[in-house]
This record gives sequence, C-alpha cells and structure tokens, in this order.
Amino acid sequence: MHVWPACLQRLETELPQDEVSMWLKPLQADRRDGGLVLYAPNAFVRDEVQSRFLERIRELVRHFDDGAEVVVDIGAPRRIAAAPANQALPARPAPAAVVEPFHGNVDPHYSFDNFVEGRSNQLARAAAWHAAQKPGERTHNPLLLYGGTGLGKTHLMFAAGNEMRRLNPAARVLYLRSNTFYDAFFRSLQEKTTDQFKRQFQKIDALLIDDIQFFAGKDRTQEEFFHTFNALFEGRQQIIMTCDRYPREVDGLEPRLKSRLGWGLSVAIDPPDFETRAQIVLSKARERGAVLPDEVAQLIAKKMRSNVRELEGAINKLTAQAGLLGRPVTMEFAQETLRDLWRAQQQAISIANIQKAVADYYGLQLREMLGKKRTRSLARPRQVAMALAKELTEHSLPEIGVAFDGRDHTTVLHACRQIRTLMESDGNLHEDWDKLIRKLSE
Ligand SMILES: Nc1ncnc2c1ncn2[C@@H]1O[C@H](COP(=O)(O)OP(=O)(O)OP(=O)(O)O)[C@@H](O)[C@H]1O
Repeated sequence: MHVWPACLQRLETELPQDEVSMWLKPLQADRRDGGLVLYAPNAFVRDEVQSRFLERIRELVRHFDDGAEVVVDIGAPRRIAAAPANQALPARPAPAAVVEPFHGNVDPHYSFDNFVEGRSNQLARAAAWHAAQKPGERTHNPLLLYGGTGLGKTHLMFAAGNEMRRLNPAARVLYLRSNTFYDAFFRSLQEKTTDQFKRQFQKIDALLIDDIQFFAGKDRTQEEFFHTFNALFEGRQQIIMTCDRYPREVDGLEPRLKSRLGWGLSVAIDPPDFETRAQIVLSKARERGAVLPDEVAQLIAKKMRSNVRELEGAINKLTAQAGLLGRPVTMEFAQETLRDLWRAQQQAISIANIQKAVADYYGLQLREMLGKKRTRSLARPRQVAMALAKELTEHSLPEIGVAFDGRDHTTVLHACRQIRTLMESDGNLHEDWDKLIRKLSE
C-alpha cells in the first residue's frame, strides 16, 4: 500500500469527515528525492494543512515509511496536468453567511442604555461610546475590546453600531464574526470573486469584527484581514474589534497584525464586581418583565461570579419557573430553583483548587505557600488564597484555617481584612485578585 493512502485512511478515523474532505482529500501525493510531497490546490489549503495537520501527517509517514520527509507544496504532481490555482478548491458547504453589507445585522436589542456600567467595564463603555460619536477618529480607531467570555464585549460593540446608526441613519455599519469573514473569504477564492469580496469593504462606514482570536494560525485569512484593515484605516472608516485576550498574547497571530491592532485604543473588560452583578441581575429581570426583590438579586450576584451569560442563565431559569408556577420570586423560591446550578458551581471551587491556582499564579510550591515562613513573597499569596477561600466557598473561617496547615480562624479573618484593605490602594493586587477569580470560575 502506498504511504499516502494509508495515512489518509488513518486520518479518516481520527478527524471529522468534513475536515478530511475539505483539507486532506484534495492533496495529491508524489515522490520527490526520496521524500513525500503533498500538493495542495492553492496557498489557502497549503497553509491550513501546514498549520493544523502536518505534524500528525509526519508522524504517520514516519510510521508507515520509516522516516521519509514530508513537505506540502502548491501545484500538482508532474504526471498530472496542473490545474490553474484556485480551480481545484475542495467542495465545501456554503458558509452560514456571506459578507453582504447594509443588511442591518447589528442586533438592535443591545444598547448603551441596557448596558450596566461598573468599575470593570467603565473604560470599555466610554471608549465604545466615543467611537460611536465620532467614528474614524484616530484616538479610538481601531478600537479593540478584550477580555474573557460573556463579559459584554459584543454587547458594547453592537451598542456602538446602533448608536452610530441613531446619530446617522445612513451610516453603513457591518457586523461580522471572524469566522464569517473567514468563510466569506474562502468562498470568494472558490468562486474567484476576491476582488468583489475586497470591494465590499470600501462601501462601509464601520466594521465591527468579533472574536479576532479566531484568526490565529490562519495565515491567508490574516493576510487578507490585514489588507482589509489597512484599507479601512486609511479610509478613516471606524474599526471595532473584540478579542478574548490581549492580542499580543494570542499565539498564531502575525506580529505585524498584532502591532497594527494596537494602533488606536485597546481596552480591557474585567469580570463585574458584586454591585455591578447585582445591578445586571435587576436590569435583566426587568427586561423580562419580572420583579425581583433586591435580596434575591444580591443572592444571585454573590453565588454567580464568573460571567454575565451565566447570570442571565440563572435569571432565565428563575423567571421562567416563577411564571410557570405563578409564584412570586422570594428568597426561598430562588434558593430552591437555583440549587442545582449553585451546587455545580460550588463543586468546581474547592479550597484545594484555590490553593493550587494561587500557588501556580505566583510561581510557588504549594508546600511553601502553606508552610510557616512569613516572608512577604509567601505570606501575601497565602493571605490571598485564604481570602479567596472565604469569598468563593461556603467554608467557615475555622474550616479554612484547618485547610491552611491548621491555622487559627483569627489568622484567616485577619487575612481577609488585610487583602480587602490592600486592594483599595494596590492596583496590582486587585488585578491578581480579579484574574484568579476569573481563572477559578471558568
Ligand atoms: N454590563 C452589562 N450590562 C448588561 N448586560 C451585560 C453586561 N455585560 C454582559 N452583558 C450581557 O451578557 C451576555 C453576554 O455578553 P456578550 O455576548 O457581549 O459577551 P462577550 O464578552 O462578547 O463574550 P464572548 O467572548 O463569549 O463572545 C449578553 O446577553 C449581554 O447583554
């Protein structure tokens, strides 16, 4: 059996069928200088195969053919007449949406009015607001909003788009998910309509592009986005992007693109604090026509801290059940209805998890962090871990003390107070705290 059919057969058992037909079946194998060359129909397929599959293909070829080299190239084996580039693109299901500007795909529901402002998102809100007031101004173009999942990045992006349309109803605002950009670009290659694809962007006033971390490792798409970006930027069209972390931290994004993304204004969104969470609960409940007592909103805000999408899930469950049963939302009703949700959260966060996460975060050995030494570099993380245990679990102070190498409950209490006080003046500590909560609540 030839080596490539054997590899392909194996890959078919390891990968989803559409991946195999999209990327691997179009490859044509040939021998060159004792090695194996896989010919891809175009650069797009070549890049994708190189970045996603080549490592595994090399392993399999080593296995079947004892160490033959593998390269991926564009073109066709010598014995097969070469097809012009782009023609032999693999068949692919039509993408969910193709770029067709001006269809008003900015969801009108999301506005600045129904976005609850707090310390964690104030800057991002202000930046989005300014971008909407004066689209294209150098101070906030491009605007990049980054932060963890479900924290309101897309909400703010839509709010900015809607505000632009409110101020100027003729404004052509296009919202695109990064994967839609990718699909549409791919399709334009397939249909040989890349010029048309590019031209579409000349006609818009603002591009809102969501989740650009998706471009990581997709070299051709990144290159195309880079050109689109440059053209928009030079045309003073507003660009608003979101990313799940600071783009410099995204592996697989090209350095020149990373640098360009930071040209305008980049703003982080952090997880909301307790007060903001409680306000969000009240506001979402109001949107659903339900009246929640403040104490119920506070209870939900205390228990659910990772992201707003989860808060919304809790409110949906609560208001739906109350409507169905015709019961008012009391504390007891909330406790009863959401018990399972909370139990799942609670199980995920134990004192041991917290200790490990804090030790890892500060680069310490767990044993050292829990031990007796009082040097600042150990004592402070130890206090952070104790305070987090109090904040994130239902354990009592004495129980937490026991888990921290048998310390007294007054030591835990002191740690909680000290961390609270220090956070008021120490921005770095506050950041550590937020990051740890985010990590533990994922
Ligand atoms: N401050 C806020 N006020 C009101 N609603 C909020 C707020 N923050 C988030 N939300 C709501 O939480 C939900 C999730 O927000 P959104 O989709 O904007 O998150 P995201 O940051 O874009 O997440 P992802 O990266 O997963 O796409 C939305 O329904 C949004 O309205």
